[in-house]
Amino acid sequence: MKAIQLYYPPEWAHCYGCGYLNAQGLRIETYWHPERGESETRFTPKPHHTAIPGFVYGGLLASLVDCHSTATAAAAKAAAEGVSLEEAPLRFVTASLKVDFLKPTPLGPELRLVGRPKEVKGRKVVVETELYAEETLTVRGEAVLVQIGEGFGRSEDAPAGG
Ligand SMILES: CCCCCCCCCCCCCC(=O)SCCNC(=O)CCNC(=O)[C@H](O)C(C)(C)COP(=O)(O)OP(=O)(O)OC[C@H]1O[C@@H](n2cnc3c(N)ncnc32)[C@H](O)[C@@H]1OP(=O)(O)O
Repeated sequence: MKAIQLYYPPEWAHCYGCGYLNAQGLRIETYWHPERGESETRFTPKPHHTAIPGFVYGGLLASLVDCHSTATAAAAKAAAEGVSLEEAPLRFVTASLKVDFLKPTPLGPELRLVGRPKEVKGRKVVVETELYAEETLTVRGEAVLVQIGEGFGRSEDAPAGG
């Protein structure tokens, strides 16, 4: 299976969290499981991602939820429209990001994020995420992602092709 981010065209692959062309970035990879209607990202923080010794920095956890949600939105929208990411790469940016830190996240184990699209409507997708350290749920996130066009940040921001 190919990670959702690997479908991003090179000009959209510089994101600090998920761009495969950002050598100093996190380069997370998210996989879509159509049979479950869920996405999954796995990431092992490094020692310098410390908040308090032994625990992961919350800003990193928010970044993981952010980029995991962006990719989940692209896959969920493609699934809803019955298109493949290969034929129709869909660009989503984060409009809103809410992160609840339920418990301290231990530094060391691989983290697992599970994403579920809660709403797919027009250009908007709402994604709920749960982040687990081993079997413990430590973070819950909800993000609103909005589909953009190729001219994001310039004058044109409507999605290409409607
Ligand atoms: C697969 C290939 C992919 C290729 C590349 C992938 C790129 C990967 C990059 C990785 C990136 C990684 C992640 C990053 O770091 S992304 C970087 C951080 N994010 C940004 O810089 C985004 C800045 N914001 C904007 O540009 C605009 O505000 C956007 C484009 C987001 C919306 O402005 P626009 O004028 O276009 O929107 P609209 O008014 O028509 O609203 C549309 C819908 O959205 C709803 N809404 C809007 N805002 C909010 C809000 N705050 N809360 C809740 N809902 C909100 C709104 O109610 C409406 O819904 P509905 O009323 O119809 O139900």
